[in-house]
Amino acid sequence: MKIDLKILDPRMREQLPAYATPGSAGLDLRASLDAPLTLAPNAWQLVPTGIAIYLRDPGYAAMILPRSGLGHKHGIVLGNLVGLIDSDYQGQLMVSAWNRSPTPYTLQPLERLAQLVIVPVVQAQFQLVDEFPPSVRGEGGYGSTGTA
Ligand SMILES: O=c1ccn([C@H]2C[C@H](O)[C@@H](COP(=O)(O)OP(=O)(O)OP(=O)(O)O)O2)c(=O)[nH]1
Ligand SMILES: [Mg+2]
Repeated sequence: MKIDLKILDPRMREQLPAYATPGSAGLDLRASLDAPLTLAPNAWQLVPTGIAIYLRDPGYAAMILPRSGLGHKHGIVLGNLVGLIDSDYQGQLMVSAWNRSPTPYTLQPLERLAQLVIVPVVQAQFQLVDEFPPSVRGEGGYGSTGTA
């Protein structure tokens, strides 16, 4: 699948998001920073990525997710937990970098700080009803199927 991509930070021309392995689901996004950025414990900052994408087709969206190494080892996750990129968004991809750890972390310029996953989307219409046909689950949830 081809997606329109605009380069906003010329350094990204050599560092386009790419799948690291043939089976990768995520494209790493880099920090478009001019200088290192230190995130104090529990601080968060909107970090530009230097690129914009235009998915165009409402049958797709993109999600920004944390990288497991940064998230698990250094506590760098996302201030919005998950970023959802609409198919009609044309602005710069931004990453809300949140240091949820008790230790400061310094993001380096061009460091890969999050990943982008392109996903299919279904846009639903609602059909108003008074009753649902019965299902096995019904209204059960919140552990209703037990723990064993
Ligand atoms: O981590 C993110 C999340 C969102 N966006 C961009 C793309 C997305 O299409 C747009 C709007 O995001 P969202 O709908 O989640 O934010 P909102 O607070 O509902 O803003 P809006 O009223 O503009 O929809 O912001 C990012 O660049 N990074
Ligand atoms: Mg919105």
